[in-house]
Amino acid sequence: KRSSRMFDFASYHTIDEFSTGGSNRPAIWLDTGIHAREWITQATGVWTANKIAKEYGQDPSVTAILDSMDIFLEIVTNPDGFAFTHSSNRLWRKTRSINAGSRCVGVDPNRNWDAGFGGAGSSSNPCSETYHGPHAHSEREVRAIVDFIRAHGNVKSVISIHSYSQMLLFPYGYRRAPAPDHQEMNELAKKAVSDLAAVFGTKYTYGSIANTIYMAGGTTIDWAYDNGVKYSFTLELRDSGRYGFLLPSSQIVPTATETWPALLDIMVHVLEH
Ligand SMILES: O=C(NO)N[C@H](Cc1ccccc1)C(=O)O
Ligand SMILES: [Zn+2]
Repeated sequence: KRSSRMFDFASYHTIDEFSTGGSNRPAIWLDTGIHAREWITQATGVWTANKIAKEYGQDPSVTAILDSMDIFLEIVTNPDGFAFTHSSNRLWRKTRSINAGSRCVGVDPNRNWDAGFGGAGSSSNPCSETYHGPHAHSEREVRAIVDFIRAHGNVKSVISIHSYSQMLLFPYGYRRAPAPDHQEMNELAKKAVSDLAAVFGTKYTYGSIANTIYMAGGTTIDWAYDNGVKYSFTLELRDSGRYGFLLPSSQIVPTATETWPALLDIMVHVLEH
């Protein structure tokens, strides 16, 4: 089995040589950085991409996962917003789209999805940090993922990574009633946060969005869940408020390292179910 260690970077290769094979395999979607200011998430995404590449052919779970499924990882999911946090406003959250009739810029990409769109926990005010946008999937950053997941047709899990609060969340945000798969997701979340805490003792809470944090209409994982993606989760990474979005870079590797076992628990569960 090939791993990144054995790959001949000095030769030209075909697509088949790069992929572990197959087409339209069951897939896991991971996104980081959909909220621009949550820099720990893009950094964790880069670390996780490297980890997956390194562990293929070494770690039995990673090897089993990639031998039968594909992992799609979008790291800079809100590029215009991310660039803006570097150039102008470190705390920018939204997209950078122009809102007709308003001086205020941007739509909240975690309120723009067609699931409870425009409902409680989202705002119709373009100047709000949780502005849902003029219509569902108005944002190209969101539309691109919607189109990909619909066209792929075999995505089994969506994990949308945010910061901060140290939580593992699952649907629903647009309604308080438990999701049909609440029990299974709750137990998986419990195991995942326990394995995360085992690394450095970082404590996460877990549960449905509405019951754990607040009501929120139009979120990524509610749309995924309502469109057939059973294993849909949001991770809220470090910290719990001391540094918030301005988490020191010294915590990047520790955060990514402790998050890995939780991600692996979810991916293994998807593989086994
Ligand atoms: O902004 C963040 N975290 O960065 N998350 C909060 C809470 C949340 C997370 C997941 C789904 C819905 C709501 C938000 O208002 O979007
Ligand atoms: Zn966020």
